Amino acid sequence: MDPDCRLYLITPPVLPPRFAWQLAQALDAGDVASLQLRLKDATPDEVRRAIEELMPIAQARDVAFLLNDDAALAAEMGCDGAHLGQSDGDHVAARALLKDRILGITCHGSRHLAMRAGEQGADYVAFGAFFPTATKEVSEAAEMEVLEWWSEVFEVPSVAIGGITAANCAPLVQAGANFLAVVGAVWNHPEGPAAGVKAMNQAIAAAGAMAAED
Ligand SMILES: Cc1ncc(COP(=O)(O)OP(=O)(O)O)c(N)n1
Ligand SMILES: Cc1ncsc1CCOP(=O)(O)O
Ligand SMILES: [Mg+2]
Repeated sequence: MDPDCRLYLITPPVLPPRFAWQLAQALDAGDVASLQLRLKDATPDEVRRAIEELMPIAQARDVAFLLNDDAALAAEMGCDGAHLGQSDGDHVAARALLKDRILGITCHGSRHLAMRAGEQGADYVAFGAFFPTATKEVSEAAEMEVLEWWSEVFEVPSVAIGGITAANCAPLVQAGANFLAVVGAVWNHPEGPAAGVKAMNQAIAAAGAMAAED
């Protein structure tokens, strides 16, 4: 169990009007370690404009700003790092390009992919999907055991992703996830994104406290 497990926020797939304002509200509501810009259907120009608008909001609050899928653009635009999947280019080249910036790599539920990512210099390995999600069509699932095994054997932090909510996150925290990555739990929270961040923060803290008592 990581007593300091933290929230890793990912943007909605399509940014709604006034998203910058919503983002500031969400980040001001509690503890968020990092923000990933994930716009799968946007043009390169739209992604650049989103980076210019949103990155200062995150960085002003000490929230690391990561770009999904594109290490070269992340480095060019001065992002804090990039998140790459298994089909998002050469991870070794991305490591070199990003230098001291953060590189995160999707490892699905695979111990093999995670060990390879670690050898390639990933700053974190991402496991998932742990639960059904409406945000993305996923074909790969992960089991809690991979988090336990990873945290017992390796120092590189792990991120858990996929359908995570305040109601179901406790086993992930207790299994050793260092970060919980969420989209819907924050942006689709019935009382708004700020309430979503607070609910996730409370659930993570409660799970950590329960584990500490055991
Ligand atoms: C923190 C985090 N983990 C996993 C993913 C998924 O990345 P990928 O497999 O490349 O899929 P897309 O996000 O590109 O659809 C992620 N983005 N972030
Ligand atoms: C990008 C991604 N990769 C695996 S699941 C997922 C979506 C996570 O979104 P949510 O937190 O809404 O399930
Ligand atoms: Mg990707």
